[in-house]
Amino acid sequence: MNIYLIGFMGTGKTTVGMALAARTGWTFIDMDQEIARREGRAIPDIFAQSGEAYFREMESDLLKELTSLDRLLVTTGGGVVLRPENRDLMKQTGFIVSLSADKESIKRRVSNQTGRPLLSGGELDQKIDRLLEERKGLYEDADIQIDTSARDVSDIVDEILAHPLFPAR
Ligand SMILES: Nc1ncnc2c1ncn2[C@@H]1O[C@H](COP(=O)(O)OP(=O)(O)O)[C@@H](O)[C@H]1O
Ligand SMILES: O=C(O)C1=C[C@@H](OP(=O)(O)O)[C@@H](O)[C@H](O)C1
Ligand SMILES: [Mg+2]
Repeated sequence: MNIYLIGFMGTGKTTVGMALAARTGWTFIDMDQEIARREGRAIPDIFAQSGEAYFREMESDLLKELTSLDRLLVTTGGGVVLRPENRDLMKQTGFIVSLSADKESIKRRVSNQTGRPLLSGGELDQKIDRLLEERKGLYEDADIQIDTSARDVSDIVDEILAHPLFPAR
């Protein structure tokens, strides 16, 4: 059994997941960090040099690998839910926490960071709108759903830990 954090870019998956791993003692794996490590290049370079399709293959392959392990706290990339087989795999092998945030929070958070190729260059507002529309409904199939807008990370972690079915307490 693993724990998977899903959600759109900037909803706080990586940040909340790290804190949650520290509280539970489960092994933290951020899928983007793991893919970048294995590839020896950053996510934007993978997208620019090899394309999104290549990244999606890496992502699905890694997820498959992780599903055969146990007690992992996995933070996914926002696009992992695009493939139905990825959604099925997570559902079959873990407890799913879905994070969301309002658009202003997402914008503010992603503006403070680089490294998200799907949001780089051009009008940020339109890019977020288009992706949110494309992915509508894909983050809803989860054991817990939390809106992280205007909330402290420690607060969010406490709420997850307090869930009656949370597997790592
Ligand atoms: N609850 C929160 N409140 C304020 N800022 C946050 C919160 N969660 C994450 N952040 C910030 O937002 C940015 C994106 O967070 P990150 O964890 O990388 O999101 P994701 O992995 O979902 O894309 C980071 O700069 C992080 O520090
Ligand atoms: O939503 C997406 O398609 C992506 C989200 C990113 O992860 P975060 O959600 O952690 O930013 C990363 O996997 C890649 O840039 C693609
Ligand atoms: Mg992340």
